[in-house]
Amino acid sequence: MATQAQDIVGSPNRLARVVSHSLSISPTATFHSPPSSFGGAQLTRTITAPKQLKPFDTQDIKILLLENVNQSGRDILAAQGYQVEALKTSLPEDQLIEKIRQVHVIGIRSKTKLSEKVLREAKNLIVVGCFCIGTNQVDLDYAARHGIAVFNSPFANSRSVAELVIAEIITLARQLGDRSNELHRGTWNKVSSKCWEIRGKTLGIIGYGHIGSQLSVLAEAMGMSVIYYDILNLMALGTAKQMPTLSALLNDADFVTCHVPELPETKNMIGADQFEQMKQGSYLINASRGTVVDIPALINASRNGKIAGSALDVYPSEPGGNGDYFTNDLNPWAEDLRSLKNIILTPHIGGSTEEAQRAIGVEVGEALVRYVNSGVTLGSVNLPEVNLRSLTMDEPNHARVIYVHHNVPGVLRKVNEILGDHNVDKQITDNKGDVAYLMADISDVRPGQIKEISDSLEALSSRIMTRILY
Ligand SMILES: NC(=O)C1=CN([C@@H]2O[C@H](COP(=O)(O)OP(=O)(O)OC[C@H]3O[C@@H](n4cnc5c(N)ncnc54)[C@H](O)[C@@H]3O)[C@@H](O)[C@H]2O)C=CC1
Ligand SMILES: O=C(O)C(=O)COP(=O)(O)O
Repeated sequence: MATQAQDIVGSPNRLARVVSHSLSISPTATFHSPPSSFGGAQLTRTITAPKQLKPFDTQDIKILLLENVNQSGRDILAAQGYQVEALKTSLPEDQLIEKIRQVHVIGIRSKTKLSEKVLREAKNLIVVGCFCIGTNQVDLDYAARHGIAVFNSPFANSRSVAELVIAEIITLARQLGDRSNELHRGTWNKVSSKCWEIRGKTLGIIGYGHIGSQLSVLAEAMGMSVIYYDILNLMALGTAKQMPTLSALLNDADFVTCHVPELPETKNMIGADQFEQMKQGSYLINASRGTVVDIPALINASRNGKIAGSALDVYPSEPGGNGDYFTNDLNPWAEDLRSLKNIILTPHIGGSTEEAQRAIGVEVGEALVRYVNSGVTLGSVNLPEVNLRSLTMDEPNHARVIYVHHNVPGVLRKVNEILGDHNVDKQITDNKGDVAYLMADISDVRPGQIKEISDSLEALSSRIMTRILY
C-alpha cells in the first residue's frame, strides 16, 4: 500500500471558496484596480508578477500534486499563492476520488490513472498537469468533453531515457548485471563467452519519435548501425535507415528497443510471433510502456535462448510508491522474470534524472499557471491551442471570458449576443473535434454584470464550462 508522506506547500488550512463547475472564479474578487504604486504604467499581467497583478484571488485555487512532483514545479505554483498539497506517491483509487473532488488542479506523473470514473467525481477540476511525457493514464477525451485541459512535458526527459537505453545496451552485451550480482554474492566469474562489443551491431528502434531519434544519434556515435520502424514516414538522422515493416526490423536487429506510446495498437506489439522473428541471441529493451511487450512471451524466449538478455523499465502494473513490493500479487509472472539471467529490471526510472525532473517541473508548472490565470491553452494535449494577448493593468473594468462549448453551429452568434452589450476588445476561438474553446476580452463591464454574463452563457445548451477571469 502506498505510503503517503505528506509535504504540504502553501496554506492548507485556508478555506477555498467552492468554485462552481461553471467556473467563474471568485466573481466577487474579479475586479482589481491597478495598485497605486504602478502609477498607471503599462504593466502587462504576467505569471511572473503574481502578487498584485493576479487576476482573481489565487489563494482560492486548490492544487493536489501526486507522485513526488519536482520542487521546481511546486515552487512555481506556490509562488502564485495557490494552496498546494504535494504527496510523494500516487493514491489508491478510492482516496484519489475523495481528494480530487476538492481540487481545481491536479498534477500527476505516469502512475496515477485519471479514468472517466475518477474524473466524473472531479466537479471542481479545470486542469490536469502530467509532469511527464506520457498522457495515456488520463482519459483525454472525457476530460476535453468536460472542459478539463490536460498539459504534459513532451520532451524534457527524452534525453534521460535515451541515455538509459545506451547504458542498457552495453550492460546487456557484457552481462554486467549478472557479473556484478555474482561478485556482490562473493563469486568471481571472469568470462568472455557471449560477451560482445556493441561496435558494428545493429540497433532496431521501434518508434522514431523524440526518444527514438535521440537514441539513434547516440547509438551511431558509438559505432552501431541503426534501423527503425515507425508508422510515420520520418526523416532518418545520420545514416539510420527506416524499415518498411516491423518484421524487417526484427529480422535484422541485434538489439530491439521500444519507444512507442501506449495505444490499443501497441498493446503486446512484441509477443511470441515477434520473438520468433528476432535473431537468435538478440536483446530486447522496453522503456516505453509495460503493455507494449507480452512478458510471458519474453520469459519463454529468454528461457529457450532466443533472447540473450533484456531490460525492462516499465510494467503492466507498477507499485504506487517506493518501498512497495514487486511481486506476483502485482504481476503474476514477477517471480519468473526476476529469476531470468541477464535481465535488467528498473523501477520506471527512464525519465528520473535531476535535469529532466527540474525541467518538467518548470514547463508543466508554468503551463498550469498560464491556464489557471489567463485561460491560455498553448501546449494542451486535448483542447484546441488558443492564446490571447494579456490584458493590461491600466484599463479598469475589463474581463476575460472563457467559454468551452460543444462545436455546433450557431454558438458564436449566441455568445456574441450576450457579450455584445459590452465592448469586445479581442476574441479568438478554435476547436478540436467536438469541443471548441472561445476566449474574449471585454471592457465596459461593471462588477455586478459578471454574474449576469456568466449565467447567460451557462444557460446556452452548447455550454461545457464557463470561466470569467479578472
Ligand atoms: N521509461 C520512462 O521513464 C519514459 C517512458 N516514456 C514512454 O516513451 C514513449 C515514447 O516517447 P516519445 O519518443 O517522447 O514519444 P513520441 O510521440 O515523440 O514518439 C513516439 C513514436 O512512436 C510512433 N508510433 C506510434 N504508434 C506506433 C506503432 N503502432 N508502430 C510504430 N511506431 C508507432 C509515433 O509515430 C512516434 O514517432 C512515451 O509515449 C512514453 O510512454 C517516455 C518518457 C519516459
Ligand atoms: O514521461 C513519461 O511518460 C514517463 O514514463 C516517466 O514517468 P514518471 O514521471 O517517471 O512517472
